[in-house]
Amino acid sequence: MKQDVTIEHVRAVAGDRATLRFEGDRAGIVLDATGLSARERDALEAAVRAAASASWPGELRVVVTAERTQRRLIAVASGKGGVGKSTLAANLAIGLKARGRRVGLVDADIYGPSQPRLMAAEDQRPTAKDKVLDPVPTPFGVPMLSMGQLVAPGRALAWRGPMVAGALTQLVEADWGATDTLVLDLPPGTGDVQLTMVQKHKPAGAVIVSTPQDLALIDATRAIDLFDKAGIPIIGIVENMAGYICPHCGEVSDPFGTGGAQATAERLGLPFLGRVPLAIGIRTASDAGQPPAAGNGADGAAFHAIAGLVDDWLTAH
Ligand SMILES: Nc1ncnc2c1ncn2[C@@H]1O[C@H](COP(=O)(O)OP(=O)(O)OP(=O)(O)O)[C@@H](O)[C@H]1O
Repeated sequence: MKQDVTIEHVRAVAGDRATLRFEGDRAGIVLDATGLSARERDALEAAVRAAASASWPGELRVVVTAERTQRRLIAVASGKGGVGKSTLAANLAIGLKARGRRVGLVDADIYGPSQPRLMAAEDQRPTAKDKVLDPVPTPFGVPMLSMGQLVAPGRALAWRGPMVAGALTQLVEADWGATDTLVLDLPPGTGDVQLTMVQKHKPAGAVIVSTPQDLALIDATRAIDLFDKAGIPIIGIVENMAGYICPHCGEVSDPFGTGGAQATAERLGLPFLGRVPLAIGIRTASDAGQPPAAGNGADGAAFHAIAGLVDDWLTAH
């Protein structure tokens, strides 16, 4: 009799996720928490305990299990700094989320972690449970973790080698819950940190961002080399700051040239993912924590087109 009431109470809060077994005065409940975030899992367990103990006077055991989510990393990299890698990573994450993927964002850029500002999460600090970090939510449905949230401003530069690698691992191996796609904003360049990251965490693929100038493209080629050596496929190359759209007259000019990244992609036999124009709107929106891909404006279109191609690549691989 008591058993029926307990089953009913537990089912009311946990539905099919709960399996109940009774033996004498002992009740055992197995909860399937597959696909839930850490917070949701804890809330469910607490609700089930409360529901069961209200009607079950005997011993109560609750075990929570979960299937491991298959999670893939996409590295966003550039040969040099300031080419718009972080901007692309943030908007790519939002674009993939809009296509139905469960996306998280890791800001591994130790030299200039900018994702908290781009993703409007500057006031958020991650908490940790058993030394495992809990990503912070953002207004765009993309949870994130940033090196910028782990260290005091200005101190990141003093970090070196193994310390950095350890901190980055903490970000990647945080409690990402149901996240199936993790966009990784790598530091610019091709040093040890990048190499360790790539070797240790084996991204499924890499997106390379470059501006159209020759020098940036030479550096981008080095970044491509780094992934090639580690056996990581290149999803494609993005040309950023290509063509300046005058906010007054709409005329398009090319301060940095145009087409260089596409030509480089063709030369290397790699896919070209698209061109993002140099537009003041992209910079002001990014600085204000409003990534263009999260709005309906024209500035978001180029990012969504790129996200579409990356989404197709993920489906095909
Ligand atoms: N297409 C664009 N149009 C206008 N401004 C842009 C564009 N892309 C990026 N920016 C601006 O350029 C600056 C550098 O961009 P971002 O921080 O994304 O580059 P990064 O390659 O990640 O640099 P870092 O090496 O410092 O991490 C930012 O102020 C950003 O808003």
